[in-house]
Amino acid sequence: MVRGRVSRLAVSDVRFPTSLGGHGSDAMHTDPDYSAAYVVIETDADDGLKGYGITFTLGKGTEVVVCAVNALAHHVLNKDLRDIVGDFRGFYRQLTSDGQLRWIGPEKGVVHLATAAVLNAVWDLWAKQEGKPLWKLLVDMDPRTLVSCIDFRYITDVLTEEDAYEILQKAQVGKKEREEHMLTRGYPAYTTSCAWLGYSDDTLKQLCKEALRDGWTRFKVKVGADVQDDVRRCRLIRDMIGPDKTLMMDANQRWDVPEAVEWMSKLAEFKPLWIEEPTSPDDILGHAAISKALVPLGIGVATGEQCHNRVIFKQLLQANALQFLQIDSCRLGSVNENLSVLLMAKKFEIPVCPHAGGVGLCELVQHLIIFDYISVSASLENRMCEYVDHLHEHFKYPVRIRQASYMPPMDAGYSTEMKEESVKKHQYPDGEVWKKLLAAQKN
Ligand SMILES: C[C@H](O)[C@@H](O)CC(=O)C(=O)O
Ligand SMILES: [Mg+2]
Repeated sequence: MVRGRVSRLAVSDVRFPTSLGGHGSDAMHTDPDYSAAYVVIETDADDGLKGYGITFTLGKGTEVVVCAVNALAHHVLNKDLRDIVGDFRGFYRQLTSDGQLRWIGPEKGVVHLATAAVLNAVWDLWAKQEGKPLWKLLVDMDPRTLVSCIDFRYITDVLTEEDAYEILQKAQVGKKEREEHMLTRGYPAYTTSCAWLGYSDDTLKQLCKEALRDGWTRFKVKVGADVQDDVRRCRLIRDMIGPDKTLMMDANQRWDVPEAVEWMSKLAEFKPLWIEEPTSPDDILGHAAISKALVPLGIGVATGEQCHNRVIFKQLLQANALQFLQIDSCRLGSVNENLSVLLMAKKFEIPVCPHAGGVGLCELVQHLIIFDYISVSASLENRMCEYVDHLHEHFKYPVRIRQASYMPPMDAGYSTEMKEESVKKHQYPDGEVWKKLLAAQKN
């Protein structure tokens, strides 16, 4: 039973100095410090449960998101949790329609990242109060309640509430078997950990060797800064993994449209399944043009980790601009908006292959994709979820990978809670880790 009035909301700026090792580096983000605006909400209920929410950021951006969370806090404070989840669509709309804050969005950028952090905390608390992992809360929810969490504004030309309900109703068939499948086999994953752009060839080789030994069969390599370098690195990785394993490439928005097509024709010999974020995430028609041009080369286009909201996804789908759709648990407005995108992808029969990695993104998005398989898509064809092997040790309920698959989390909540000690040490700028690093920089 949902209970309690929200009595406190706290937000911290938590950063990990990943840039020191080149972890997470790509053609556009050469020095990422994986970070999170970390939200904790408490209620006056006497169960002692708290909701934890994050949104993923890269170092400096975190302080701006923290400000935006504080600006949104009054929408949550003193609210009864029953009223929030009892009209979740209304609450989502209240947060995203704040008459003053929406001017610096709407439903995009910093203010939307902050919305995600707050709502992720609410979903975590709801799942905890129900005593279920979030994926199971969603799987067990009746379709009418599920659709009542979604704001359909701006997408009814593609997906109405009735369409969504029908999709969910249809997928009731075989749900039990699919849940069993997840519990025994898990959700297939791919790894991005071997080939960040800042890694040397030796590191790349060593990490590839270890990943193959651990049973990974799908790999992603960063490209886009220098074509000769890309050819060398892609050859190296293809030689290591052999012709039959799956390879994806990620340019992180580096190219213009014609440049993307030309560049990818030079990398086609390495047989990538997809090129991810070839150009600006806002360029829907550009993605469509690249998709069309790459069909003869057998390369798909993947995008989504920087798609602002459901409207951009709607148009990407309408324009045949992507072959793989990458939801992100923190970029979109939490579970609520992700549900609408999963349902639109189902309607267009486009496979969802979520963006993960970062700090905590694997922990969160596994819930959404496991739910998607059981209750929406009912398919594993051409589908896999990203995995990155960083920073899991800071989470109270870290992901469990077995045979290159995500095993469903079993603890109640959204797996968002970080270890208290980790948060304390990595707070910026006063945590122990940053005090030392900043002092060293001064000397
Ligand atoms: C800056 C991030 O590490 C980014 O490179 C992640 C990404 O594109 C991915 O995981 O995909
Ligand atoms: Mg990417």
